[in-house]
Amino acid sequence: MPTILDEIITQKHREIETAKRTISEQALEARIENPRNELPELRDFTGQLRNAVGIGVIAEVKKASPSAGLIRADFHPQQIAQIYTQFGANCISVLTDEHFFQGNLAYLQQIREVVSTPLLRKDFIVDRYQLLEARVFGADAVLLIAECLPGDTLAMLYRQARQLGLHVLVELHDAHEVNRVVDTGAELIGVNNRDLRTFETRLEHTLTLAEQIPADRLLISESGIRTSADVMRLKAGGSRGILVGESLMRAADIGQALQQLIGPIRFPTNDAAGRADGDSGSGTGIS
Ligand SMILES: O=C(O)c1ccccc1NCC(=O)[C@H](O)[C@H](O)COP(=O)(O)O
Repeated sequence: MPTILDEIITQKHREIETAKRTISEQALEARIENPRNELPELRDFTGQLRNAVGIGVIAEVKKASPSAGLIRADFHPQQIAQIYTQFGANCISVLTDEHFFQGNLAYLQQIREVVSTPLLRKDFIVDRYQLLEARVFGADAVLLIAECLPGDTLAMLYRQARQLGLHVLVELHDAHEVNRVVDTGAELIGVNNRDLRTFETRLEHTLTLAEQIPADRLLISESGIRTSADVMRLKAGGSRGILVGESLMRAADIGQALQQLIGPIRFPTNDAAGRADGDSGSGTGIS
């Protein structure tokens, strides 16, 4: 029986074929290569995480998901991105999948207009065409998921993304994928705590795999992160960054939720309440 991941990948291939008929791969390449087209400059997604205080935070703009259904009805991507930036996110992950996550490629452009925080295109990338789209629509980085990219495809798409200047977060869940992911040379390695086939989420998963990730890479723990105790545990277990979506998107006050999540790690000796990058008080955004 096909898993949700199989369904997503089948749907992706369909969408890519349709998209290619609307704008060809050559047309996207021409936009990237033509110096007069003034594509937005690429921002240092990896550097933001490498140099983060305490732990790097990738905060996700996520309206819905296959595991949770609709997460946030009151969904304003630009406003959410501004709050994430104001309350200390180092990077922002933007779900661009429409069919399963109610995302949109256009959110990248819209968010770029209002924040300078580096952006990740969060999607199920299976074809170079999607990398070209990511670059044209203003992403600084892309996600590559080992379980979606068998054999040499992972390394090939990694190289193609880097040739376009995009930063790459290479993600795995299954322990047997560690070597293939490390061999890509990726500095950013994500361990997804969610089994994308069953939706079960266990933070212990990152802690178990952490020792297999070389020390010169940045381990990013993804999914199911809800409390500052979770973040402290992951940091103590070797994570240099976290990717968080649902727990922030479900919060009545997104800014306050982000502050509570990372405050104790960023400001361990002070009262975390009311402290965030460039901010000294309340007024925590959407509620
Ligand atoms: O979130 C899902 O239900 C899901 C289902 C199938 C494939 C991928 C899925 N999520 C992608 C992610 O891994 C998360 O969006 C990301 O790591 C943030 O996780 P969370 O904080 O639990 O929203």
